[in-house]
Amino acid sequence: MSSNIVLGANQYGKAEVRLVKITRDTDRHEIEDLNVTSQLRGDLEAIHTVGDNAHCVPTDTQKNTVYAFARDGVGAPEDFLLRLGKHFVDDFDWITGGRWAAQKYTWDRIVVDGNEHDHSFVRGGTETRTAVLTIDEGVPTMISGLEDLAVLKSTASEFHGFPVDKYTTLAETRDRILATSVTARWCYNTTDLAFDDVFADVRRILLEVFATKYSLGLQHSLYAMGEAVLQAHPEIDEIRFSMPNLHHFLVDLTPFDLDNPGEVFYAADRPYGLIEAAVRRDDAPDSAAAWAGVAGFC
Ligand SMILES: O=c1[nH]c(=O)c2[nH]c(=O)[nH]c2[nH]1
Repeated sequence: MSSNIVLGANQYGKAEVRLVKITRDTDRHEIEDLNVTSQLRGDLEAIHTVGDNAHCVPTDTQKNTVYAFARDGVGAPEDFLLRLGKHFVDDFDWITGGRWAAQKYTWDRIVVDGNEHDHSFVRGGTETRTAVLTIDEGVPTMISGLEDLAVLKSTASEFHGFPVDKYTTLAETRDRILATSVTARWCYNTTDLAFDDVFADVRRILLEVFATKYSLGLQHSLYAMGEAVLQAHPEIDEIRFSMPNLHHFLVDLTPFDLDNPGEVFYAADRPYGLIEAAVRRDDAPDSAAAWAGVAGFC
């Protein structure tokens, strides 16, 4: 028995191009801080099989294109990725698609004497905004999201009713801290959107529902957050979450003759529960190919 050996799925490009764009038309500067990845797909066979680089737009060129495009402004990361993707697919006949991804870091203005400073900024925590554009046979699919949005509520969270076997030691609780670091990604059914506005509203909904939904488990909170996003945004077909349950254990203060009515906790860093789920419209078209380019979800 003999088999042919062939090239399988492939893509290539420059990963993690760190881009900082300062807009300085006035004394009040703006900062945009991104990490951009560009990967091309198409007729790339000869590059691999015989070392013919006629179709090999260098990864260095892809990096340069990111910086050159930024000279005209970045804007919503999704719009920047759409510009990049369109450029590579339109300008090189053999490029039929690809994957373009961005993380955007948050900077806030430093406040001096009650006033926001014009050109000094402070990193706004760990949260990053994300976008992944996949173009497949000319069809763009955008998956936006956020990573590491750390949230905590100090009550209005219970966990009970779970099965008990001989290994169960967890006590039921009617009042606990619920803390997580939300990573969420959502898939749009169009790319004709005011991406900044939608992002801000999805983020608002995630925070509001986490805060106000009386939680019977992190899974319960997650689903409510996803459901609310889909109810408010018909342009979103599916939202996926990866949420660690960041456990806070009540410290036993009885050795010190002290009570502890839910006030002093040990914040464990590991292990942590890891809750992952997708919330989707049951009639949405299959977007598995676009999700395949987004790591880290079930
Ligand atoms: O919200 C929770 N979900 C779980 O699945 C779980 N499991 C656990 O031990 N604690 C919790 N909390």
